[in-house]
Amino acid sequence: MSFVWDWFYSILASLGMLSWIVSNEYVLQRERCPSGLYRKNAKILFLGLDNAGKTTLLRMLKDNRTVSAEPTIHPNSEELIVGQLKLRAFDLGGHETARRLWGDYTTTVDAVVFVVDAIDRQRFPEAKRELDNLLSSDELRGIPFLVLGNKIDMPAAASEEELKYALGLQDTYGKDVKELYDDRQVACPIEVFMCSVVRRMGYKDAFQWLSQFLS
Ligand SMILES: Nc1nc2c(ncn2[C@@H]2O[C@H](COP(=O)(O)OP(=O)(O)OP(=O)(O)O)[C@@H](O)[C@H]2O)c(=O)[nH]1
Ligand SMILES: [Mg+2]
Repeated sequence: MSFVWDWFYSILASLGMLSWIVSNEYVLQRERCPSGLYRKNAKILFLGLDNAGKTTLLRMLKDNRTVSAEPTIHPNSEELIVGQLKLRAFDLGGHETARRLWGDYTTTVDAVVFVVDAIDRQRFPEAKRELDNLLSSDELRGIPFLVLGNKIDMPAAASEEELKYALGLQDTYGKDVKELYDDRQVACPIEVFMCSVVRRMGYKDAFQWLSQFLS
């Protein structure tokens, strides 16, 4: 019988239909996969101060390229496939006036990605204030927070320890937030990853960490 299949496939291939069938079957398998592949259409918010790199991250995840982004005034939303996740990401402006819109987007959220410019030490206290506000919001209670310390391609960037300390994500004994969550001293899963979006470094591991809470 196999020669019949070989003959049938060679006809399909010559008509250019084989790749179409294979790719569509692959898509269907991905949608159906019981292991969680593409199962969740999670809603995630990209938040953080202006100039942190949120829109750059969104464009990189969507198109795998950097674009020169203007400061975001109106929220952008994109469907993203990141690793095994299908996400609906909302990139909100971080400028003080744009931050007023954040509250309109915090219902039924599955995760927050909070981006911090790791070079801009002067603004760490402001970033901490905004992060603390979000962490204490009732609507966001219990949902995972991924904190990205961005721009580590720059020599002046803060280290992970410095950033964690500045954001209050380490207790006075140096226990980090993951351990604090395990001890249930903080209310949600939260982890800090250092990255450089423009150099495509660090954020893949970060989304891998996040995926355990979303699939
Ligand atoms: N060196 C460096 N610069 C970066 C990186 N990611 C983003 N930038 C730059 O940081 C600046 C701000 O990036 P945006 O993505 O517009 O920042 P944003 O958080 O969306 O800012 P708002 O829309 O104003 O809230 C841009 O000039 C980016 O090119 C990075 O990994 N390294
Ligand atoms: Mg932006």
